[in-house]
Amino acid sequence: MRTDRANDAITITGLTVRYGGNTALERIDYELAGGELCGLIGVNGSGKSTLFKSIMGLQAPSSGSVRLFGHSPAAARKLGLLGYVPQAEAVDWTFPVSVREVVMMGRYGYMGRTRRPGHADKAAVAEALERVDLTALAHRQIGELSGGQKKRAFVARGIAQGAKLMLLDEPFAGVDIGSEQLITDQLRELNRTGTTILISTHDLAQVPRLCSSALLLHRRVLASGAPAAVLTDANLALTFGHAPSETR
Ligand SMILES: Nc1ncnc2c1ncn2[C@@H]1O[C@H](COP(=O)(O)OP(=O)(O)OP(=O)(O)O)[C@@H](O)[C@H]1O
Repeated sequence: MRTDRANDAITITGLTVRYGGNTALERIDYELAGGELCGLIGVNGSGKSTLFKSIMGLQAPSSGSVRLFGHSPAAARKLGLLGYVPQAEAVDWTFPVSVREVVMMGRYGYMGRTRRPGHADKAAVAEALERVDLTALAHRQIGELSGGQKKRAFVARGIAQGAKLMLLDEPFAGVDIGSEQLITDQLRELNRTGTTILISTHDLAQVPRLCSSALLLHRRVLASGAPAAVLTDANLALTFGHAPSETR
């Protein structure tokens, strides 16, 4: 039985994404109910980043559709519903902005055209910085932070924004144990207070500990649902038995 679409944070129907002759995602049907914290698992090249970009509206589908809380991705972004923590490689770290300014970007949707932060914006940024323990580094250029601190800055941006759906593309890659703990604590807290979260990770052991659902991907959805039902030996063999895409 299909889930109640009115309650869906993400509804993906028949999504196919091709890069030239290479099919990265093929006929994806997937629904994520509001309030879930879902772990996305797949080998390198299985289409995880493409899925995130499609959800963000940064990658046009070849066919099919993505709806977020009933909106198109572009509309959902405009409404400030989406927070995105991209893979480290996808960010230009030389961009001359401070950590505080990165977090303040989460408030742009509240500011109007002048982008002059008001009292509420400054307070939200200060609180978000505090929650990820970056207050002392707020003045630093973003590229001067460690890998884990950079991830925490992006998580803080999502917190300051009050995003209803947070997408995190491998937030634990190259991150030390302290940052990982801080990020997981914040994700749990955000989820507890109503934020729906989709997080890609290579750390299989973490999924049952952190997530309420799991999604196994290899160009197509291999399995999705409760972690215990999804993370079976047979499904994992299917997920990791695939060689990384040869076109990569
Ligand atoms: N801009 C692009 N142009 C052409 N092919 C691309 C492009 N981006 C991704 N691909 C291809 O699409 C497939 C899926 O890539 P994607 O980056 O979505 O996978 P991934 O699961 O996120 O991989 P990783 O875990 O290594 O980040 C791969 O075969 C990749 O080579």
